[in-house]
Amino acid sequence: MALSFLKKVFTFGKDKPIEAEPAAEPPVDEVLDLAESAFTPEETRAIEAELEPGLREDHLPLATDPVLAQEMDAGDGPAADSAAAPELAAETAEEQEHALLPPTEQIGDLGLIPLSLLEAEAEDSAVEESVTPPSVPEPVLGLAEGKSRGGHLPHKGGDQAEQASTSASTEVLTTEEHAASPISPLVGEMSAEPTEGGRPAATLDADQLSESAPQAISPLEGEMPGRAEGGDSSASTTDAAEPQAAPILPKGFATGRAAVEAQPEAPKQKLTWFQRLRQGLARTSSQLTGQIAALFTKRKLDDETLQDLEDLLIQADLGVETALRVTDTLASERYGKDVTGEDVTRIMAAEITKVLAPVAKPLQLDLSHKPHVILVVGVNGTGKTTTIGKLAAKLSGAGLKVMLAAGDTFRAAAIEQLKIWAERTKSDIVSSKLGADAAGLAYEAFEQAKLKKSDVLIIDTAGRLQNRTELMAELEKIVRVLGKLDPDAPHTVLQTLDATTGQNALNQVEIFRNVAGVNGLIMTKLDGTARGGILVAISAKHKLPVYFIGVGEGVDDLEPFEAGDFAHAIAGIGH
Ligand SMILES: Nc1nc2c(ncn2[C@@H]2O[C@H](COP(=O)(O)OP(=O)(O)OP(=O)(O)O)[C@@H](O)[C@H]2O)c(=O)[nH]1
Repeated sequence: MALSFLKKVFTFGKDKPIEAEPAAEPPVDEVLDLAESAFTPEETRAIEAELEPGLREDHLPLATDPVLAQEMDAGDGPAADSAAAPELAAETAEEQEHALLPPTEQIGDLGLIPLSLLEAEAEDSAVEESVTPPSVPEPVLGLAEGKSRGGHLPHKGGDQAEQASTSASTEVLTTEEHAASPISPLVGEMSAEPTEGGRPAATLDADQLSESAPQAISPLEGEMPGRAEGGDSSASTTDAAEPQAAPILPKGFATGRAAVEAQPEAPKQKLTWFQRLRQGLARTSSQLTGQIAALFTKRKLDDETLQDLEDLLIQADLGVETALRVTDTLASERYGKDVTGEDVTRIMAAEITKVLAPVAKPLQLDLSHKPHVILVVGVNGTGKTTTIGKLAAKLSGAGLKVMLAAGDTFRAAAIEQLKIWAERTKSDIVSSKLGADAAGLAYEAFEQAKLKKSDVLIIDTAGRLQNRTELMAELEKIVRVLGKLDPDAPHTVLQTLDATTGQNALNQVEIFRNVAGVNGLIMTKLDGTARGGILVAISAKHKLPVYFIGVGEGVDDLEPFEAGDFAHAIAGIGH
């Protein structure tokens, strides 16, 4: 099925084949190498969690700034350090050298914090400004020389942050630049963990570690040994030289390494997407088939059973229209005769297939547009960003040049999430700072995609409830603004629907269709405890194409929508 999609992608626009990129790229930005991301969706969620506003303070760079750290230690500022803090002056050469490293080397995970967040913090910047002396070398963190990166500069202290926020607010990251991007959490490892006193702990290399290991790793002794070498340490060295008595542990403990018995690894069986779909729809199907079986036990088909069946089908969200189709067909075939539950589920699957077949269409790309613009809309959490990542993976995997636009300017995590997807899928990305005008960003992204001759531009939008009039008006504005650059744009307005939502999804489609001109659907989370019946009701009512279904959080968990598969899964019938 993925094949048919790819075939579509490739056959599409045959009269205007995809041209090779001209040698000279438009001067969008500097070009850097792309590194493959190793993020799993779980890691993505972890990053999201990390970026929750409530946790923001954890990332403030105060304790990681070496200069600040020294100030904090000494209490009186850097000038007083050597005199007032002899202990600090007596630190090892490695530590001192480390403390002099530019902050880049030390602020690690700050790379995850967009400037916008830091700007929000800048209101409390009295502290930050007072602790960031001008002599400290600039952090680099993947920024090209002298170039401002709008919303994604890491912390730089008051002035520089200010400057960054007033300069270009939109960031364009080409595929080549992802590797050096400050957002990459891979770069985010702290090279020196701050200690309690705010001073970075020394970083040990492998040799140092092996030297220090016997001393440092002795939790059973309960305390760190003193400095055994150098200086006048006769008292402590005498103690250290004496043989240590073996600790007497309470019952139930033992010393030494626990033997780990090698376990034969059980072969991991990955479910096929259809199995996941079946699993996701299991609640719907087992409830439905159980009730149908109970209804048709040793009963001839009469008006009463037909009415009961109709009620069951409506309760399963299939909608009145489909329920009537099933009961009418059943009545015409078996009225007055014995009917089994299997007869009914078979007819039900056939009728549902008939409703869904006309909407099971491939996502048509008109590549003559350069770019074909896909606007992705939907209620919060329905899977827009994840679906965009999955689509980008398919398209760029097929050789198309994809650009993503982080139009969800409401959530910092959404911007970062999309950047990770861009990196993973080797797509370009246009983003702006938190709270930026989404329509402006969409316009800018469209211009950039034209400049770079992208084949497809996929624009993410903030999730919004369909009853939030002002947010729906913003969506209308995005559509309007895109139309200024191309009257046919956006060429596809894709709505994501969460399969765990019931009847409300019908209303969501109704309103998003009216406001944003939705012309295609993707149902996500069909691997969860889905209530997929609603897609049948939506298809019967709106007849909008359903392009794909989401059957997991992974990059490959997006399958072309197949009417028969879906209908069989709802009816609980295997392949
Ligand atoms: N199980 C499963 N989870 C999914 C699927 N699609 C998305 N998700 C998860 O649903 C959650 C929300 O997905 P997002 O892509 O962030 O949704 P969104 O619509 O962009 O969210 P907002 O930006 O808040 O509107 C994430 O945890 C995703 O991993 C799917 O097909 N199956």
